[in-house]
This record gives sequence, C-alpha cells and structure tokens, in this order.
Amino acid sequence: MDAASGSPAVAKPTAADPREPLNDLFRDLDSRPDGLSEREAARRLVVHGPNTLVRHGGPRWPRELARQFTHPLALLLALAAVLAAVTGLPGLTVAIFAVIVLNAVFAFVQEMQAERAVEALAAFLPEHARVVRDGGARVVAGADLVPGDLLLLDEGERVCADARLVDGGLEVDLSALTGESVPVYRSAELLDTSGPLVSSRDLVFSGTMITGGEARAVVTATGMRTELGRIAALSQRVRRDESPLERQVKRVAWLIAVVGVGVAAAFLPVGLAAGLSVGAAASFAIGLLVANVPEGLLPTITLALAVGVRDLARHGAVMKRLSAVETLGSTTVICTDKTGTLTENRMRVTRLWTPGAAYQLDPGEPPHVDGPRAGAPDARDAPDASGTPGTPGTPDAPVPPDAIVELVRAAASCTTATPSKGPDDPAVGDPTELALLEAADELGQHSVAAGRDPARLAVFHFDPRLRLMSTVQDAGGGRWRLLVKGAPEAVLERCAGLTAGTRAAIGREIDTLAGAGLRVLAVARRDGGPGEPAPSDRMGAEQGLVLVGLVAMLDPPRSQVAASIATAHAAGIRVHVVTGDNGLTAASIARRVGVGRSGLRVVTGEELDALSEAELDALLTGPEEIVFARSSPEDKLRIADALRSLGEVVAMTGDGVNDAPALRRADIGVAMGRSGTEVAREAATMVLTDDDFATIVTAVEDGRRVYDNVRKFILYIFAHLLPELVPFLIFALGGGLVPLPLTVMQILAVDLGTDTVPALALSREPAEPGLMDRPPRKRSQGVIDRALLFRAWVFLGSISASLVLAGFFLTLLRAGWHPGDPVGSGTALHESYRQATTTAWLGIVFCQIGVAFAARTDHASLRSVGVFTNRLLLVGVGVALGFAALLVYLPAAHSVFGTAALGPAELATVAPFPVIVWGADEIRRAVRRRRARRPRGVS
Ligand SMILES: Nc1ncnc2c1ncn2[C@@H]1O[C@H](COP(=O)(O)OP(=O)(O)OP(=O)(O)O)[C@@H](O)[C@H]1O
Repeated sequence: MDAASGSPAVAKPTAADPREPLNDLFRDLDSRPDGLSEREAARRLVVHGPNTLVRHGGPRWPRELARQFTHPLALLLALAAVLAAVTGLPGLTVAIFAVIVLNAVFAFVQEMQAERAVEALAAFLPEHARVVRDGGARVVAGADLVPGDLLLLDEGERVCADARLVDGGLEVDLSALTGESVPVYRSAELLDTSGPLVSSRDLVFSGTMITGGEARAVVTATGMRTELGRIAALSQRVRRDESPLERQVKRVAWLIAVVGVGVAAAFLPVGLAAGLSVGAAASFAIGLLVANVPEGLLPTITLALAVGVRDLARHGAVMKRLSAVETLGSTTVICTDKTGTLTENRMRVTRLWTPGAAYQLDPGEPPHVDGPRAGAPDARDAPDASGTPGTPGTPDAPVPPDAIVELVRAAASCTTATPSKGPDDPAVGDPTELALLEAADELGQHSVAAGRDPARLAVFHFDPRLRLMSTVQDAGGGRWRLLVKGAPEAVLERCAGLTAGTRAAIGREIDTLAGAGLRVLAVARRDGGPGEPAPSDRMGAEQGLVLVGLVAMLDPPRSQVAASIATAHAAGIRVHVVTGDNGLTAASIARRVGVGRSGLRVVTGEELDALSEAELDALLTGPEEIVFARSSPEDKLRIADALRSLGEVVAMTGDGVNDAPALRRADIGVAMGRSGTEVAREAATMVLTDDDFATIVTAVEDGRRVYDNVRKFILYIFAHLLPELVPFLIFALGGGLVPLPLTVMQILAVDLGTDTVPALALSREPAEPGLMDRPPRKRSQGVIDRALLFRAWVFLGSISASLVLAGFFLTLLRAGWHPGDPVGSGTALHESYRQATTTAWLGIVFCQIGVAFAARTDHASLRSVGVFTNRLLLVGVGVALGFAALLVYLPAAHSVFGTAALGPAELATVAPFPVIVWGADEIRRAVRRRRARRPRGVS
C-alpha cells in the first residue's frame, strides 16, 4: 500500500529535475548520452516551441504613444499653440507643437525603456548552438534547441538553454543571471542537490557566457522555462500603476501649470500697459505658460523608477510593480523567516539523544550540552575513541550505542528525500531530511536508504501546521511500524507512557540544544502486531507513540546576514523573525546575526493567540525586536496587519502557499525565487532570486536611492523657475524703463534644451553617503516638501535670479545704456540689448550647471561623493554647453532665439556663475551638517 488518507503518495519527481541523478534525468528527458535524432528534435520543437523569450500581450507602444499626446499637460500646451495661432504668431505655434511632439517622443522612449526588460534579456541568447544529432555534431539555430538535446559547449560561446553538464568542465560568467561577473567553475563532476539552482555546480544556464573550458551538456529547459525566461516572465509582470510619488508630483505639476496660466493671463494687461504690442505681450504670456508647464517631470520619474527596477534585478530582487520601489525605501520593519533566509538551509546533524544515551556527531560544532547519562557513552567523553576504518561517526567517536542506532535509523526511515548515490546521482529533497540520511550514513547505517522505500506502506507528508510527518513501514511477519518525526512539542504531546521525570529531562535537553541554535526534531514510533491493519487515517495513526529520541541539527547563518542586520539597524529599520521553528533555536540564531541587540523577546504562536489587539500593538511598539516562534501563516497575517495599522511600512518574507495573504497584506511582500512556491511569488511584490536576507536590505537601499534621486531632479527642474520669472517681473514692474531681459524662445531653450540631459543624469546619481544611516522617511512625508521648495525656489532660485539680472544689466550698462533708453530694432543699443538677453540666458544655463552639482547631494559634501562620479551628468553638462554655444554663435540661431554672439567680457561675467551657485549651496549644506552634529541644547 502506498497510500493513506490525506496525502498518500510518496513524492517522486515527475518532470525532469535538472539535479536528479544523471541516469534518471536522461530517462525523464527521454534522451541518451549520444543525443537526439533530427526527427525527434523536430517533433519536440513542435511540442515545446522555439527556444526564445516571448512577450505576452502583443505590442503596447501604439497605445502608449497615443497616451503621450492626450495627457492633460500636452493638451494644455496644444491650447497654448492654438492661442498663438489665433493671435497671429505662427513661429510660436510651430515651436509649441514641436515641444509637444518632442516631449511625447521623449516620454514615450523613457516609458518604453521600462518595458524593455524582455528584449534586453533576449539579447543574451546566441543565434546558433552546437549539438549532437543523429550521432554527429551539428550547428543549429539557437531557437531550434529542444529539451534532451546534447549541447557542445566551448570557450567564448554563450549558453543557449539551461543544461546539465554530462562531461567536462567550464568557467562561466553568470552575470546575465546574477549580476555577479566573476566567473565560476562548473563541472560534470561537481554535484549540488540543494541550495539555489543557479549555484549548482553541474548546471549551466541560458544567456551565460563561457569564459574557459569545454564540456557536453544535456538541455533541461528551453525558452521561457529557462531561468532567464523565468526572470523575463517575472519582469513582464511588472505592473505599471500610478505610485503615490507620481500622484503627488502630478498634483504639484498641475498646481504649477495653473499658476502658469494665471501668471500668463495676468501678464497680458501688464505687458500692454508697459507699452508692448499685442503680439509681443501675447507671445510672452504664452511663453510663460509653456515654460511653466513641467511636462518632463512625470516621464523622468517613470524612468528613474524603471532604472531602479533594473538595478534591483541585478542585485537579486525582482520587483513586480514599478511603484513599489519608492515604498521599499520607506520600509520601517522587516519581518523575516529564519530557515533559508537568515540561515543557509544546509542542515547537518550534530547530536543524537535518547533518554538513555547521547551521541555527538560533529565535534567541530560542539553545542554546549550536559555530560553523558548513565550508560550513555558521549562521543566527547569517550577516552579511547578508536577511529579505525569503517568506524561510524567521526574518527574520534566511539561505536554508537544501540539506542542511538535505532534513533538514527528511525529518523532516516521517516523521510522522502533521495540521498546521493555517487557523483552522478546527487541528492534530492528537503535539507532537513537529507541531513538525517547523511547522519545514518555516517553511523554506518547505509542500508536505511536502500530499504526505506520497498518497505514503505504509507506516508503522511510533513504538515507545517501539525509540524509532523510519519511513515508506516512493513516490519515483517505481518507487522508494521509507524515512525513519526517532527517538532518536539508536537511529537511529545502524542507520546504515551512518559514519566514526569523523563518529560522534564527531555525538556531540559531540548532547551539546551535549541539554546545553542540547533534545530531539534523528536522521533517516535508505534508498532502494530501481526494481522493488525496498518493505520490509514492520520489522526488515528499519530497517537500513543513511544519516544525514540531527539535529533539536533545545525543550520549555519548566511555569511552576509549579520552585516545586513547591522545596516538595517543603522537605517532605523527593525527586524522581527517570524518562524515555524522553536523559540530558543530561533532566538539563538537571531542573536547570532545581531537581531535584538537592544532587547529580544520571544513570543510563541500560542502566546500570540492569547494577546489582545491592544497588547499586540504594545508589544510591537515596545523597544524590543521579536522572535515569533512556532508561528503559523495566520500569525504572519495578523502581525502584518497590526504593524500596518501602527503606521509601519512592512516588508514580510514568505515562501509557502499559506503565506500568500500575509505577502499581499504587507507593504512589500517578499517571496523566495529559489525555494518558495509559485503562489507566494505571485502574491509578492518582490521576489528574491537568491533567497538571501541581505538582498532585502540592499533593495531597501536601492529604494531609498531612487527616491532621493527623484527629489534631486525635481530640485533641479524647479530651481530655474525664479530666474525665468524675475526678469519678467522686473520688466512688468519697470513701467517701460527696463527692456525684457529674456525672450520666450530663450526660456523654451532652457527648459527643453539645456536642462533635459542633466535632469535625467540626476536620476542616475549613486547613493549619497549616509543614506543608510538615517531613519526611514515617514509614510506621510511628500516627495516635494517645504525644505525642497525652499532650497529650489528661495535659496538656489534667488541666487540664480540675482546673478542672471546682474549679467543682463552689466552688459547693458557697459554699452552705455540708461534706464528708459530705447533698445528696439534699428536703435543704437539694439545689438547690445540682444547681447544682454543672451548673457542673461547663458547666465541661467550656467547657474543650472551649478544647481546640478549642488543637487547631487542633499546633505553630504560634493567631495564625499566625488565630483566626477556621475558620468552622465558630465555628459549632460557637455551637451548643455554645446547647445548654448550653438545658440550664441550660430547666426541661424540668432533670429530664432533673439540671441547675439558674446565677447570675452560677457563670457567672463557668466563664467563664475556655476561655482557661485554650487558654492553657496555647499556652504549651506556644511552649516546644516554642523548644526545636525551639534548636541541639542547647545546654541
Ligand atoms: N521534513 C520535516 N519532517 C518533520 N518535521 C519537520 C520537517 N521540517 C520541519 N519540521 C519541523 O517543523 C517545524 C516547522 O517547520 P517550518 O518549515 O514551518 O519552519 P522552519 O523551517 O523551522 O522555519 P521558517 O519558518 O523560518 O522557515 C520545524 O521547526 C521542525 O521542528
């Protein structure tokens, strides 16, 4: 009998598992070590489809492009163009339409970048591959590869599909998948059965580059079923929804547009009163409107988020929503699993214990345990450990007592994992179970694995709620034996006949082992007499058990986790551990990686159930970090809910099917790309491709950087408002004494010409020092706050405006101008006037260069980030200067923009502007830093 109620079947791989034993893999792929025939390959191509990455849903660009022309700000500009046409200003009409088209194309290109993940990944796939077909080597199109094909791989080639090495060895650059460009060694001889798939040393992956060596490999997956395809599929699902950030910016953009319309409307009568012609006044009013509509802001934000998503993917975190990047940056609490996220999920049995004997398996990792019990030789205390060949256990270990042998045999029998049978037959299954099988092997009990399956009558699979698993074995002579293993509490409450003293001794042992960070399983059994029917119902079966003993195993913390926890703490982020494991074990691991440095509290699932909402709130707002032990998926949901209602921004990990609700409820649901279930991945906002806690913290840092960069370019774009508006005010208030310091076309040349590339470059700025040393941003804090507006409009704006006006008047005065002198065409001062407006315009361009360098940091000095570290900004400045040179010195530009060639005196006037603007802000930041350092109460 192979079945029992509930979960009857013994798990067997049905599809080809790339890590199963090579013979089984060939069998499952229906392939042979000498490859497929051409005819078979052609047939498979029909079944599996071509080996390409496909995008679902067809092209989106027509709709996207149409959207760019019909969004409200574009419509507002169109209105301005119509007004210009009506007022008889055809030049301006054409210019505005050009602006609309340019903007739409620009925005469209930026948005499409975000969509291009699949195409970018597809570029990693080579066009041809070498395979063995019909017994000979052939070159075939990469798209024609099929599972089961025998691939020939050589130095310098790109791998076309996911494959398992059959012979040979390679150096492979995995950067297409992992972002890590240091080549790794892959060989048919190196077998890995657990851990992340991409780390398996006998597998190669589609899109990766072979930097050395030669090998043959059997194709296990093609097209969208490869690891690269999986990433592509996940990236495609990135939803394009409007984020709070975009909503806020849209509101502000509208506000500015309304102000622009108001100012433009108000200008008309003022301009006429100041003596402008109707055409000139209308032209200027419309120009003001066009200049003030911040059309470029939204697409630039989309691009910044898209670039953020790409960086995150390189760091091992695939985001499924663009907007989640900004939420990530404001994370205040991370709730993490333990096994596999904080730890490596590589178990190793270190101690076996029965009521009468104890045995240390690995003296390299001694848990601190009590001395040996009577009649129980403990490995550590054995004086004459023999270590002869064939002696089980470590070289120093004595022969294990019978009770220990029975324990390890029972534990290893109650498994479904498949142990490794040799270099070609890697192990498959749960790391906990593989550790048990290894322990049996170490104690010389090789027969367990071989005899396990034939003697098996039924399996009750591991149930994370019961925390148990059982098997029923044929014990011979018509008898059977039920073997149970699981969390000690779960097993012990089903055991009968234990005295209070024994229970106390067991409890002490469990506490000692768990206190040392070991994962403890209890093993029990029940025997059925001859003729007694084997149990078929789980509830009835797992009762009246006899305890066999305890098995303790070590799962070491991942190497980078401690540093990441320290980073999270410095960044004001709390880390709670939510685990199914024992409280003491989890607390010990938590402490080892630095969770709970300022207080750690362990709350079990039962204790959590007993807490009222108010008590839970009090617990979560208290000073301690918490280990929620023996917790269920429902507990996770409750914790996420409580934290959110307390105003926290929660990132929560989960891998099981039952974790999906909690992942959805958290602000950032984090699923495991390697070990987790597809259901959890679907529900999550972020998928970790390496399952590592450290990646969550890196992702938070990326989120903060992206958000900061959005603020940087908003600051930059806003800073030119005042220097563009003040000249108009001076003109309006001058009552005809002062000529217009800027023309409309000049304003447009700044907003849509010289400013664009530097603004984009700021969205690619590297992280500012101290980014992870400050507390998380408040959920309620807007991206555009008072401090930003003050810095852009008041501080940088007024400095720039003063400089621009100074440049204008200096040029006029040098030419002998006096207030009220006519400067119109045909007058003596006309050429000087054009030079003065050109100086004013170039002044704005130069001031904006200063602003760009100032905007690179919010708090730190420019020196601390490096003057030349943002290459794109240097390019942007180059482009701005080139564009400016054209406007100033190209005669054709003079008539369009009202500019004139400048002499050395004018150039010398504006040359120091960038340094003045940047320098002033540098001093402002230095003062703010000093103030922040000064202890409170000291004035
Ligand atoms: N294969 C297994 N057979 C029997 N018992 C198991 C098995 N795996 C785990 N257990 C027991 O069930 C408990 C809960 O396991 P579960 O997988 O829910 O959480 P975990 O792996 O300990 O921790 P985390 O929730 O951090 O991943 C474990 O602590 C262990 O005692």
